[in-house]
Amino acid sequence: MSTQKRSERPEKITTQTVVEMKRNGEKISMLTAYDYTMAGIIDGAGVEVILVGDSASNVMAGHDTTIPMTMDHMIYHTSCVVRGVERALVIADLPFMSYQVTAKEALISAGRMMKEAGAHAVKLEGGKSICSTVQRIVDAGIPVMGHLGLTPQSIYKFGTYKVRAKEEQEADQLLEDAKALEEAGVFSIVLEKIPADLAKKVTDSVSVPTIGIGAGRQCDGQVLVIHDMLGLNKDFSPRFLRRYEDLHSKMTDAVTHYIKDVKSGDFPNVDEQYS
Ligand SMILES: Nc1nc(=O)c2c([nH]1)NC[C@@H]1CN(c3ccc(C(=O)N[C@@H](CCC(=O)O)C(=O)O)cc3)CN21
Ligand SMILES: CC(C)C(=O)C(=O)O
Ligand SMILES: [Mg+2]
Repeated sequence: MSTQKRSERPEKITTQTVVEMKRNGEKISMLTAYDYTMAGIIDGAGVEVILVGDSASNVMAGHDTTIPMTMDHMIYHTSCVVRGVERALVIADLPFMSYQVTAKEALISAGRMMKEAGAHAVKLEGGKSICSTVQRIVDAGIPVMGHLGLTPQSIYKFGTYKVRAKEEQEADQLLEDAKALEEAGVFSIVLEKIPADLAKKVTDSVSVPTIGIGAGRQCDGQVLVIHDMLGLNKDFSPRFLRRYEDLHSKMTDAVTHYIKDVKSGDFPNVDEQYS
């Protein structure tokens, strides 16, 4: 039985809301969603920010990486989520190769996410090299969230999902990237799988909120993939993941029970049929 209450803020969450939350020292909760039903549950529980992650490539489509995700699939998932949400800020990941080639293509992709899917903001991966693109999108009136550290769309460049920016030079670069993103106009930055001390330094150095995943407790907010935190994924167990449920076992038990009842003739009973 869920006893979780909506947080005190009844009104719609905006990008300004999350920036204010950082200023007030109020932590920001963010989770992913990819469909209408899940988005409705997460929004109803009171999460401030819902990310339609390109991790849909993994958890929805069964790919090993986020590379195959397309604009059309992201627009489909985002439109489903938007229909399920009343209050949360809905951010959509721009998928691999929808924003890297030219700023013009990036702006077209971001615009489609707003117009065709109803997203409230977009997220893209990268530091200084993507800042002129970020500026173009923000200038067009579309809020942008940055993403630094472990950037899964660059997995073939790095080769591993190991913790990033452990070396001083890479850490300094990441801090510069965060400042450059703020300068370019992002309203928030995801920090993925970097040392907690570096995440704190970045968080103290920018005025926009940092949202961590595997980046320690000093970030302004936290994000997890919903399937991971509900325990739907048996084969994904990084150190940063806290499982709040074991839905894989619970769902397996429910389905097993159903099979048993069908086979034994227990389901349906007389109350579950029509005369
Ligand atoms: N289900 C899911 N959850 C996520 O958090 C997620 C996705 N998919 N897909 C896109 C990216 C990829 N992410 C990842 C991927 C791997 C690790 C990771 O820690 N992997 C290994 C360690 C690998 C290594 O050390 O080389 C692990 O411990 O599971 C972390 C985040 C985060 N995102
Ligand atoms: C892990 C989060 C930050 C993400 O980018 C995704 O779900 O795609
Ligand atoms: Mg992503």
